[in-house]
Amino acid sequence: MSFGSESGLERARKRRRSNETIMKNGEKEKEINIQVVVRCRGRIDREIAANSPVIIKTTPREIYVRQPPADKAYTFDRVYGPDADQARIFDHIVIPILHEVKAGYNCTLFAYGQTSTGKTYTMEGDLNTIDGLISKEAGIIPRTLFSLFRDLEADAQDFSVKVSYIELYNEDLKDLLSSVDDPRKLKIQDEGTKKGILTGHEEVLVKNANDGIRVLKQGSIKRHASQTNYNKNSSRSHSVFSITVHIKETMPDGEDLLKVGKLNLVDLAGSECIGRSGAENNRAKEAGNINKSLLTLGRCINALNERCLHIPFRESKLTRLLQDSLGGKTKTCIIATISPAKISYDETISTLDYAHRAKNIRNKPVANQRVTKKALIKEYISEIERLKMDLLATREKNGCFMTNESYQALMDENQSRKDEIEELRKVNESLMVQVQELRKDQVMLESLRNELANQYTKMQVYQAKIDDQISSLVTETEGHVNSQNQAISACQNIVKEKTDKEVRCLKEHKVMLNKIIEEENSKSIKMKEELLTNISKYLNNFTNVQTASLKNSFGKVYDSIKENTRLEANITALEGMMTSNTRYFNDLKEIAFKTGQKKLVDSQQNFQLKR
Ligand SMILES: Nc1ncnc2c1ncn2[C@@H]1O[C@H](COP(=O)(O)OP(=O)(O)OP(=O)(O)O)[C@@H](O)[C@H]1O
Repeated sequence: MSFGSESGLERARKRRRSNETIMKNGEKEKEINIQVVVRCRGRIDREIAANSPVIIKTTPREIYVRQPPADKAYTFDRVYGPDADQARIFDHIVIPILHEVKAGYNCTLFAYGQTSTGKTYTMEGDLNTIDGLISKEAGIIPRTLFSLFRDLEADAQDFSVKVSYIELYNEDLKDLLSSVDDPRKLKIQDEGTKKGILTGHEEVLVKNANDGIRVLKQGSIKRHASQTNYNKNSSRSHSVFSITVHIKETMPDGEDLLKVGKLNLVDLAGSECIGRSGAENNRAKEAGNINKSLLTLGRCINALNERCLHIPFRESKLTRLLQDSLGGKTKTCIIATISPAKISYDETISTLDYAHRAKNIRNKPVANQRVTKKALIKEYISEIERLKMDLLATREKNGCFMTNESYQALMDENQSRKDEIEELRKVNESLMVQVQELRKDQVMLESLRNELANQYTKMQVYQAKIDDQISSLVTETEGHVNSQNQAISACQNIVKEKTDKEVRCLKEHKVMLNKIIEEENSKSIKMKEELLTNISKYLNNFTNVQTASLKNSFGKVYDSIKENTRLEANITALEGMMTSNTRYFNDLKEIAFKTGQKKLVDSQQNFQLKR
């Protein structure tokens, strides 16, 4: 979180100075639209298990809901997808609002959406701190408390912070049971047991962020306990955590100035009970689960949107409490939370339509008046003066007289009481109708009770019959079991006898088999010996015959070798003869050659001489 070099207080002072200028110039207070942002979380386990696909696509300012054949598109001041973590939401949305609160404005931040879309996650998130530090999952409230104290301790001379936590649930019942209009007048009660009563803490002074978180935790725990005890539908209650900041500034003339800013952080009930137009739908009606305050909030938004003269703020405790945040002097931001899954399509469209309508509401934020000590004293003095005048008038006229101013105030109060009586009368009427319906229900219940008693008696008779049948069945079954046991033991004896006999036979067989094996062994040894003798005889004969035949063959070979030797000698002699013949032949050839040469020379000489 970064505040830059300029301190928050300086910025606030500047803003105040510019505001004052506007007022001095006599310009009209500036109207601004309610800021509406949308936060779409990722799919949760239940949606993944249901195989429900993602149908939401976001850009920084647009949101598209897939709906074939064409997507539905919405534009908001800002859109956050599943990747936007708690720190980003706080930095973008809340820090600018905190500057306004410190500058003395009243601001309100609503979380609106279907159950389980992340309203409480966004507003509260993880409330645990580790070593005095908030967790990554901490939501807007703990982050606001820490940021506020850090800034005030750094910037402000003197300050005080008060917080309150109130809860509204089951608006219809609450209106009947509670006659208290101002939540600050309420006693702190055990919310877990008091059905439908507006509950909560009066304003408490807190010294640090952890004190503030403690107040929220107490309320939050009770809220969950009461929801579990009273109504399983966790989305039925609204919670409002308010932080009021008093900052004292000393002016250059030494005058002390008190600046007051307030921030309401509202976690609304689940919006699934509300129809698209803010009118109650059939499902909600059937379930008897109409959350009047949310319906009224929807109607107020519609009426403000259409610039109606009458806005039904007074029709529910929530809208009465937040009247100033809608079309009043407060700066307001709505965070609409949605699921990305297809199964939530209807509720998502309903939430986006609702949020889109809220975008058109215009507020005229005005900073709370800074009060000086002098002004406070002056105010008290004039009040005392007025009271003195009333007293004097009363004494002098010896009756009940008062100033015009007091008379007017009394008349206003009287009118307001009359309005309230009228409201109570209407409530009373609807109560009477409900009482009559309850009586009818009671008569029906009585006849049902009698019917049940008859059925119970019949059941008892039937039960006795069944008991008899069961006991005779048990006896019969026992008889069967005994006879079966006897049969089993007889079978066991027979089996034992047969087994013994079989064992005996097997033993005898074993002895016999051993004897046969011995006999067969000795026979085979004898046969083996005879076979060996025969084989050796045969081998001897074979050896003798082979030896004789070999001798014969060797003789023949020897003879042929001898013959060969003789032939070789003859061949050698022949070779000698051939050699001498060859030599003789060569000599003859040479003589012939020489004789031929001489004849050729002579003939050549003869030829030349003739020429
Ligand atoms: N932006 C987010 N990121 C991660 N988890 C989220 C986010 N938003 C919601 N969740 C988870 O979704 C679940 C439902 O959220 P949560 O209880 O805040 O819904 P809700 O709108 O306050 O419901 P209800 O109306 O019943 O009180 C919780 O488990 C919460 O942790």
